[in-house]
Amino acid sequence: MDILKLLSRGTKPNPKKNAQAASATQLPSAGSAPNPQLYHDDVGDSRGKKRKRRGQAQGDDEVHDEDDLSDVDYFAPKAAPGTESHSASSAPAKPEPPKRKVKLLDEDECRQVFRSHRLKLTVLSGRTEKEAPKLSKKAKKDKKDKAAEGDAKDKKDDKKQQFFPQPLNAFSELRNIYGVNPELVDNMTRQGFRVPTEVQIASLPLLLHPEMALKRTTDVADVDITRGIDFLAAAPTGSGKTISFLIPAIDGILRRRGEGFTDHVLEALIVAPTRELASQIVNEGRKLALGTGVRVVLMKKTLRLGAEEGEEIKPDSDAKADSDNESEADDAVAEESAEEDEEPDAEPAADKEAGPKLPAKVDILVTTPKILLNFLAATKTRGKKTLPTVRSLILDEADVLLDQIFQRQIMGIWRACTNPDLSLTCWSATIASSVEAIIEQQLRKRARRTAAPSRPLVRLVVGLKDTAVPNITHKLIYTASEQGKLLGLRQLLHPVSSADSGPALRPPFIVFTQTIERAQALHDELKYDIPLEAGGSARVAVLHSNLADSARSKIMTRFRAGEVWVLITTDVLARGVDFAGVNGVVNYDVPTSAAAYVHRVGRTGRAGRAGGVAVTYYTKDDIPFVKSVANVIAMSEKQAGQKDGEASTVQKWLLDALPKVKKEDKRKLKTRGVESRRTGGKATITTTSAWQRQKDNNKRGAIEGSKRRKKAEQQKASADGGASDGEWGGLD
Ligand SMILES: Nc1ncnc2c1ncn2[C@@H]1O[C@H](COP(=O)(O)OP(=O)(O)OP(=O)(O)O)[C@@H](O)[C@H]1O
Repeated sequence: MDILKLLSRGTKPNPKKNAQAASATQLPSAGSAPNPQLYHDDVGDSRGKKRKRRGQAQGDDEVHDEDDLSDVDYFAPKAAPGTESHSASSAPAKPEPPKRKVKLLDEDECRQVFRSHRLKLTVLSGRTEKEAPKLSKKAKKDKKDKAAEGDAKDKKDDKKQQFFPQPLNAFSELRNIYGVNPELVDNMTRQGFRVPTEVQIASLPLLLHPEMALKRTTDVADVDITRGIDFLAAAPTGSGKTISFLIPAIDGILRRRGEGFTDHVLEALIVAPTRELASQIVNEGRKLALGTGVRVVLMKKTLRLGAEEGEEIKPDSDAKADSDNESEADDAVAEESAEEDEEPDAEPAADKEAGPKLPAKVDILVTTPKILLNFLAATKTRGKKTLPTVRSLILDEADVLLDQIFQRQIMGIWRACTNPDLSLTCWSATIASSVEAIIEQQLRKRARRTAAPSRPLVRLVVGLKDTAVPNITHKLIYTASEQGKLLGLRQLLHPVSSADSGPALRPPFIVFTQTIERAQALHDELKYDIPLEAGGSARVAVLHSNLADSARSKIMTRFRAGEVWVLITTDVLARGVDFAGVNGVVNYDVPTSAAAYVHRVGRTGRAGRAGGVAVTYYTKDDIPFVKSVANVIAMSEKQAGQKDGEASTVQKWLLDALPKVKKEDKRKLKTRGVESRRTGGKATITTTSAWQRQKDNNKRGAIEGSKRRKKAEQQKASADGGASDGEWGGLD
């Protein structure tokens, strides 16, 4: 069977065309897509080589089984539901030996699969220096000329050369080639996952079994993978990154159990920026680990981990330890106040008199940064705790975790993971080169500190290099005033005719605002827009970080259950959160960066679902910043297969005319948003027209002025009177 045919089963050759066709009939809320893959280009035989027929491959040390590859349902449940062993027993499940040997693809076939799915893997660091090949006189001269031209880019590209390991062609290969625990594979297929997504195709073989994945690859002969790899992946929103890091984490634990380690030991640490995302990862992890005995736990204030206590602090060194840890502890306190929930995963709380609590049974811990740092923080008598058993540190939404707000906390956590075999994997839809540089630098520092041999750092980019959300429809709408946005949003909800304002928004959808105040104000404005008979104000909800934890999770549950139709929120829900059936996203306020746009609109069109719509409003205050959003939209449409001349959301003349934003302004925007929307008239959301508000303001001003004048007259009069009778008139 042709490998390209196999991988394209159910895929659409022209995603844009299909997305449009599908959007007419299908919405994300209609259910899962038959194929979650985003790209499948016909690469043909790009290198002019004929692909070898299967079975003709060189030195087959595996027997190829043609049916096996086409049998993607191979792991569908065989026993009737209820008869399977689903108990969460803690008995170690030994990975079964591979049942059938499967042939590995040769390098050329691997290359074709990678290219057709727009997958790019490069070694960022960890190549040993190649011996310089002997050059002829002419070659030497050419090289000199090139260097003189200052062609530094070429040199860099040579160093960061692409490579093409085994792709994951079907989930059945997880067991057959990489020896993944069968229970784990069954748990995955039980969720209806049939075809691996791009990020899964490229990352799972490498992370599960690098030697096997690279067996036929010659491009990385100078890379030592015997100690595994560090990895960073930039893959589109909703493309299944979560299971790409959960499967290797769970499988690694089960492998070591198979080697005789039977206790629950904290081996994997997953850090996510928000509580909503952390608890979603826990849910996903528990579904995958069902029946394997691996415990996936959410970090809570009351949870006691099997951490190593820091060194004892002698009284004279107290002052230093305090000052070292002061700032981190301060940071941690704020989060603690909101983390008052009961702890279902901890061991039963030990009676204080009965002695200290036993550490909870945890194999995989999922946490937000602050709460874990707080646990690790030094006390008056002991230094910081460490987590020496953690062998895998996973940063989900790594770019935001390694950006200003969280960076110091993440470094603290990273340092606490003292195991010399620690592997790092970083995941996001957007990883800037500055973030890559931070990761490289920290890995180098760590290697120096621990004197452990460093591991290669591998980068995966899905979609080649440009950040895009290709499988949804983007709309960029200009309104002359702030009120125009509200009117526009209402029109999207209740279009007069299907043609009057672009796409109608079928609930459920999410509306993003710049600040908490604006989210609340918009909620006040919109909550009566749904008729009482259809559920009324209960259909519209607002979620932001000023709400209590319990309120936040209640709203999440109601939105997931379909009870809430319009969820108004801030960027707190922009990243990672997976609402499979969200039909659309409205950027009521322009996102503060291209990355913020990608993450926000990526809440719709997940796992290849077609028909998602993203509407972004902008006013003249946003114009300086709209270019980066417009660029993402243009790139998304290009990646979706739009041809030159086809109508585009972003007019080229507009894109060309929009000003370039200065770096300084970009930075400000990223941290503060559009300044005028933070305070003053534009911070409020109202339907009152600008003319009416100006009139009201004038009236208010006149009243204030007259009050001031009256007060001044009174003060003058009492001062005159006081002077005449010589008595103190008291405080005014
Ligand atoms: N192979 C697959 N087939 C079908 N659905 C899948 C597959 N893998 C993952 N999914 C589903 O796709 C959805 C999105 O996955 P996930 O949340 O991991 O995306 P993500 O890449 O982490 O997105 P984000 O960048 O927004 O965090 C989830 O509902 C998940 O269950």
